[in-house]
Amino acid sequence: MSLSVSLNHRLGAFTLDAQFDAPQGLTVLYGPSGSGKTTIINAVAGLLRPDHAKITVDGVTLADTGTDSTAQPEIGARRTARRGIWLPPHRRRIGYVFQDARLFPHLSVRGNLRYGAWFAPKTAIKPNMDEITEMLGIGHLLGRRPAGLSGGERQRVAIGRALLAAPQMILADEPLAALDQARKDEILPYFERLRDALTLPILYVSHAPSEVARLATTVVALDAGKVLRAGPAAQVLGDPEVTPMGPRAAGAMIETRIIAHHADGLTELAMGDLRLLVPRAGGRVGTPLRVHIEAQDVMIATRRPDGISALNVLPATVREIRIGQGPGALVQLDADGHIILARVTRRSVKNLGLCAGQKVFAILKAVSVAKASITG
Ligand SMILES: Nc1ncnc2c1ncn2[C@@H]1O[C@H](COP(=O)(O)OP(=O)(O)OP(=O)(O)O)[C@@H](O)[C@H]1O
Repeated sequence: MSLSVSLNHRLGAFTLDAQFDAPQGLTVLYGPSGSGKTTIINAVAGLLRPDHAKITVDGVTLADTGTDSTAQPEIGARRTARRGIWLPPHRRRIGYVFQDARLFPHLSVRGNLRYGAWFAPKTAIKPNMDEITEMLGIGHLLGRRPAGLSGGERQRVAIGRALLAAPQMILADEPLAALDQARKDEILPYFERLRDALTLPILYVSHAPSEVARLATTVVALDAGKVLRAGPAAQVLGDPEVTPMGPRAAGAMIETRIIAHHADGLTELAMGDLRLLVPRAGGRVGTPLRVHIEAQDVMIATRRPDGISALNVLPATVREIRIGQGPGALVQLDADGHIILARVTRRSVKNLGLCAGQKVFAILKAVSVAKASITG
């Protein structure tokens, strides 16, 4: 299943003009505050009627304000001469995951899940309650009331309730924003499972780079109501134009595979022909592993360094350099087809004479490549 979105809308001084596709997997809407992420989610959900909209899921039209004749509307869509096709929110079959879980306090977890299942259309293939409770690890909580759950458990039940309504897409608007880091770490693996197990598109709003790098299959980078870049996560996140320049903000995402666990506590990963050493990662040899390398953790050398503690020295080619307003610069490197970003000073760019096409070495400390997640 895939979601196709084309929107045009004015809100006071703000203009949204965004077109993108969200294929199967998890598509992150990524951008600074006020860039239009929530406006897009609301338009897709049908809570906001844009001036112009064309939204389709798997070829079925949910909204098409530009036509009243050709497109095939979903059952229940209203056709009007003025608005074209506009399916009301309750007919869009959306599983909505909010920042707060919004469970019914007087119902048990089982009752909340059944409430979700009640919304599944009669014609839809009914999701299996046992499979969903198993996937979300909430089987042992079924008899409890929401007041007796942790924040992370509540959010997992809310996800289960959304899935049991047999949605054709999931919308998640900063679902982890209200949780502390420990609860975020608890929930993230469940979103990874959803991403890998479901065939429906998940549209997920976030402005946390590490969350984006960990979860996204596709990234739609937004700025001031426009799509700056959209495409596979590694490509978009490795683009210096997209990545914010600030410290601890930038970072590339790399798909690797575990090839060995060493006795000294390190795990060896393959990224193409290159090797990467990281602190012990869970998962058997052969398991795919996605790693997030923050730009400020990467150094650049023009010659292979000698006598250095950093364990990862990767031959790379400079693809692009973005000079910031301040003292910083972002350098995009290609290491055997993998994109890595390095945040260095403008002075270093000058001192090393860095330019596009130059052969260099990217240096990474093993301990800095710690934010890894198993993806398969
Ligand atoms: N009712 C409104 N009237 C006028 N402007 C509005 C209205 N609602 C939203 N806006 C403006 O539209 C822009 C986009 O808002 P939106 O909430 O979609 O951004 P966002 O990317 O989700 O931001 P955040 O990350 O802070 O939630 C903002 O500049 C906002 O001020």
